[in-house]
Formats: sequence, C-alpha cells, structure tokens
Amino acid sequence: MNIVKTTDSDFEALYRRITGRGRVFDEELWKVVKGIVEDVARRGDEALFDYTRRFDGHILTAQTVAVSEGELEEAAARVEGPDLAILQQAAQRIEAFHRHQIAESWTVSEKPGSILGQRIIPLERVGIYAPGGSASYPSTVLMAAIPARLAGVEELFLVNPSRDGKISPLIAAAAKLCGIRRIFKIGGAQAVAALAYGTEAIPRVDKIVGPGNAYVAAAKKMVFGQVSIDMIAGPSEILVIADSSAQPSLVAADLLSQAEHDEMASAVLLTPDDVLARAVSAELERQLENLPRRAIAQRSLEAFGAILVTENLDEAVAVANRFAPEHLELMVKDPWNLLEGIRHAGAVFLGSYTPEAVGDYIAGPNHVLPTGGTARFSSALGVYDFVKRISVLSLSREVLEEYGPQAARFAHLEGLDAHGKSISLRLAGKNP
Ligand SMILES: NC(=O)c1ccc[n+]([C@@H]2O[C@H](COP(=O)([O-])OP(=O)(O)OC[C@H]3O[C@@H](n4cnc5c(N)ncnc54)[C@H](O)[C@@H]3O)[C@@H](O)[C@H]2O)c1
Ligand SMILES: N[C@H](CO)Cc1c[nH]c[nH+]1
Ligand SMILES: [Zn+2]
Repeated sequence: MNIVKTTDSDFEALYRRITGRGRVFDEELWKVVKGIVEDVARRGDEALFDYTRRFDGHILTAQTVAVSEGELEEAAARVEGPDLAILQQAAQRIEAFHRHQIAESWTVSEKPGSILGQRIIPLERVGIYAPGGSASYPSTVLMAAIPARLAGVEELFLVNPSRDGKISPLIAAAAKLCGIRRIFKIGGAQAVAALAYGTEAIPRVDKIVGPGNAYVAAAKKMVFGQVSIDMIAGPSEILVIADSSAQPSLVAADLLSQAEHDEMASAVLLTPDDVLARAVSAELERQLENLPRRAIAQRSLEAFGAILVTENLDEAVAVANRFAPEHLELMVKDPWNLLEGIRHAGAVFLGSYTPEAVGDYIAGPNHVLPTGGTARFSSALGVYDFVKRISVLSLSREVLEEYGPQAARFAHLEGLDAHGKSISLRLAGKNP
C-alpha cells in the first residue's frame, strides 16, 4: 500500500477520497436508490418482489416473503450446539454491557406544587436490517435486538436479504435467541423502503436500525422523516494509530479485518514511525495472499486504504479526529494517555490485545457504529436508540401565580396574545 506523509502535497486529496467515499451522497447512487424507494412506496409488494428478483436473484410471493415458523425452526436447528453456545455467550455479554444504558423515567419537584419530569417510553415497532449481501451477519441481529428488548420494544421485525430465498441457519438462531418471530427475506434499498412505507406484506415501522452497504445507508437517509433511523452505518472503517511498540503483523491483520467487509470499506494506519509504516505495508501484501476474501480486501485497500506517516503521535490524534472513524485502534505504548485527545470515533480499542474483531462479536459494546465521518455527531447503537422521551408538567395554582405573569408577558412580546390569555384567565379565576 502507498505510504504518504501528512506533509505531502497529495495528502489532502487522499483524505478527501477516503472520507468522501460511501457514496451516500453520490448523485448516481442517490438516483438509483430514489427510484427504488419511490417505486416501493407506490407499488408495494409488486415492486419489492421485482427488485428482490433483480438484485438478490430469487422469486418472492406474498406467501413466501415472510419466514414461516417451520422454516425458522428448521433453519435454527441446523446450527451445531457449540456454535449456538457462542451465540448465547455473545448475547449474554452484549446484554450485560447494554444494561448499563437503561435510563429511568424521572420527576423533580423544585418547589411544593410543581412536578416536572420525563417519561421514557419504548418505541412500538422497530425494523432491524441485518446485512446479507456478500457476508451474513447474525452478530448484527444480536447487536440490534438485544438493546431493543432491554428498552422494552415489543414488536421487532427483521429483514435480511437471502441469496436463494432461504433464511440462513445462524440468522434464524440469533433471531430465535432474541425472540424475533417476524422475519422477511428482503434486503437493500427496497427492504428499507418497505419498512418505511409498509407494503401489503411488510408492516410499516417507527424506526429502522442496522448497518448495510451504500445502497442501504442511502435509503435510510432518504426515508428519514417518514420513519426514524438510528444513524448512517455504512461500509466498515478502521483507523489504527500505532507507534514503534506495535507489531506490524497485528496492525496489518486488523486493517485487513475491516477491509474484507466490502470494496467500499476503508482501512487507514497513522504512525510517526516510517520503519513501522514500511513493515505494515509488507505485511499487508503477505497476509492478503491467504485471505479467502482477498479480492474484496485488495480492492478496498487500493481505493480507500492508506498508510499515513505523521510528525508525531499528537498529530496522529488530530488527523484521526478529522477522519472520525467508525473504529479506532490505539496500538501504542500508553493508549490511555492518547484516549484523552480522542473526540471523534465510533468505538476505541486500546492496546495490542484488543483487536477490533473481538468487539464485532463478543466483547459486549455494540458493533453497529457510525461511518463516513458521522461519528462527529452519532454514537454506537444502544438502548437509548429504542426509546423516546415525553416531558411531563404539573403545576399548582400557587406556582402558576408565580410563573404565569412572566409567561403571559413573554407571550405578549412574541405577539401571541391567546397564549397570554390562557394564563391570565386562570389567574383571574375565570374560565375562558
Ligand atoms: N457500520 C456498521 O456498523 C456495520 C456493521 C456491519 C456491517 N457493515 C457493513 O454492511 C455492509 C454489508 O454489505 P453487503 O453488501 O454485504 O450486504 P447488504 O445487505 O447491506 O446489501 C445487500 C443488498 O444490496 C442491494 N444491492 C446490491 N447491489 C445493488 C445495485 N447495484 N443496485 C441496487 N441495489 C443493490 C441488494 O438489494 C442486496 O440485497 C458492508 O459494507 C459492511 O462493511 C457495517
Ligand atoms: N465490523 C463490522 C462493523 O463495521 C461488524 C461486524 C460484524 N461481523 C463482523 N464484523
Ligand atoms: Zn467487522
């Protein structure tokens, strides 16, 4: 892979190419996705099944689009005991972590006669997108459904594209573990549109969560407003900050672990050590040779990979914050010290024994994370994404006597006299 110094004249162009990828804002992609979304909104199942035939290569009908109880049981039963145990362990760890995120409703009484508060209410109907184009993601089913259940969501729907019209055994087992019984064999922008607008076969939901490729990410952005979405969780990214204490083979392995997701994935190394930079570049070539998904990883590295040599670690942190990567690994002597300077990242992995991949599956924190620089303002999927908040106000006459005149005057200043009257009539003891 090319090694570029951050002081080189081509650094800014490379930075723009990597951060501008994802094609969520690409005009061509937007046009394609808009066409699909509008067509599904208009023609419902008919359009949904047309696009499924075109992009996923199988034929669906109103009778076969949903996974039946029998299909679910039969597929899940094909998962071997030890593999099921791994899903269960992952589920336990994910649940233990996310329990800390549960927020309680609260009220506060600042003075007698005043009660103010906030009620935390679970969303009613949520659609989970578990990707399934070039790889299958049962881990995503756990990452999305477990916090949703902890939040109290009752109606959970799962969409997952299938190549041959059959649900994958691991997806079925993960769904069963989370108590999801309504699963649809659809994916891509058409699945997002179906969940957003509802079709004859697919229920309309209140929120769509979960990651996907550029088509899925663009469709979620497009339907936002019709439904809520969690974030833009598009093609995976990793950025590693490493110093001379890091082992080149481990740095390369971690970069490849995300590059293999998608040709649109991005893997970047930042290091002040140009000896390490060269060693990692050689390791990438060597390790690529033996990867089953070599073609994908190689294309991703060529298009959106980089080894960047910085002046020092402080500059590496500053550049990492500009990237705002989905995953940030700190493979340096004192990672906790570096963490202090990190403002923008979906998740941070400290030290040589915390490979990103352990977080993808089993450590506990969520692997559904913001991409494309959106970690500047978005966070990991969590229990908080599955609730909304309702404000609660209750005042006595005495408290209204104290606040009312100021509120009525404020209303007058805004030129909204009916507002003021609704207050003053109460204070005058008259009914409006
Ligand atoms: N950010 C995160 O939290 C996170 C987590 C897990 C996975 N991911 C990412 O999810 C993605 C999964 O991608 P995937 O492709 O394997 O599965 P996917 O389910 O996201 O996409 C597959 C669907 O894409 C649609 N599609 C493919 N080519 C198309 C075309 N030319 N026109 C219109 N639609 C088309 C098809 O409908 C297909 O069903 C990867 O990019 C991976 O990096 C991200
Ligand atoms: N790294 C992905 C998030 O970008 C999550 C994942 C699931 N399975 C493997 N990886
Ligand atoms: Zn991964």
